[in-house]
Amino acid sequence: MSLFVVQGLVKRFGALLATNHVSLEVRPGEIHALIGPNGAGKSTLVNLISGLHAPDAGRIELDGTDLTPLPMDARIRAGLSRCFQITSIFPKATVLDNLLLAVQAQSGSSLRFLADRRRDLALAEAARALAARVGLAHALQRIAGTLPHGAQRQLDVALALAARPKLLLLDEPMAGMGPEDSERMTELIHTLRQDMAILLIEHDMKAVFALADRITVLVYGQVLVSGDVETIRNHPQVQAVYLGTETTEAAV
Ligand SMILES: Nc1ncnc2c1ncn2[C@@H]1O[C@H](COP(=O)(O)OP(=O)(O)OP(=O)(O)O)[C@@H](O)[C@H]1O
Repeated sequence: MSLFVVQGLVKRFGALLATNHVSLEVRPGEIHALIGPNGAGKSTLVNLISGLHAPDAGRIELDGTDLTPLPMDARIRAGLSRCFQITSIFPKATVLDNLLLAVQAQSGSSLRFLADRRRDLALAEAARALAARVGLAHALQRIAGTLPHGAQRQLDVALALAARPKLLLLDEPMAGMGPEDSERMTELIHTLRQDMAILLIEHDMKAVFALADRITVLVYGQVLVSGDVETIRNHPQVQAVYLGTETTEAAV
């Protein structure tokens, strides 16, 4: 049975069909990667799933709940968390305060009294546990904006985890990383699968092939193929799109 189902999703920007009847399913505990060349429609699909854009047609369902009509915050409450490529971080606050704000927001209490929250041992414990989970236990008092890029991405993941998602949407978590940070992020994502399903949008094919149980390939807004790693690796049209053995037009 699938945890997350996207069915016949359509998004038009004027005459451009950016999402062309896309369907995909993510199973419980699965890491499902979404790949495709530049302009294939990955970001548009992620924006539709997270609620940033409204689809022109189609349905999005998580664990039996129809997310399609819900705004972003309700989708988060329903169990869908998205990493926002660092933009969700408060750069002038410490790592601990960033995490406290995130766990506070998810606990449903007021965000106003930071000093009071600090005294709340339960929240602090949750924040520290999140830091440990993503490998930032040593950096709690660091100002978030001064962390190296890779560590900021780790913090971004921790903020998304505060909502205890059933499905985590990871939008290019390796973007801008060197090999060492990429490896660390790959290991982190690998550990997350115990507790949630993951939809991973990523250009780093080494990471995709290391992590994914199944892969969906988007080209020109459409699903070209969906399958396990070996199926995708050996698919001639995928090879053509990625390795340039023929033009993308010819490959589709
Ligand atoms: N808000 C928008 N208005 C008009 N066209 C858009 C908009 N957003 C995306 N597009 C177009 O939709 C198509 C898909 O873009 P999208 O950014 O989803 O692709 P992508 O696969 O995420 O690309 P990349 O890997 O380069 O980020 C592109 O042709 C793009 O120009």
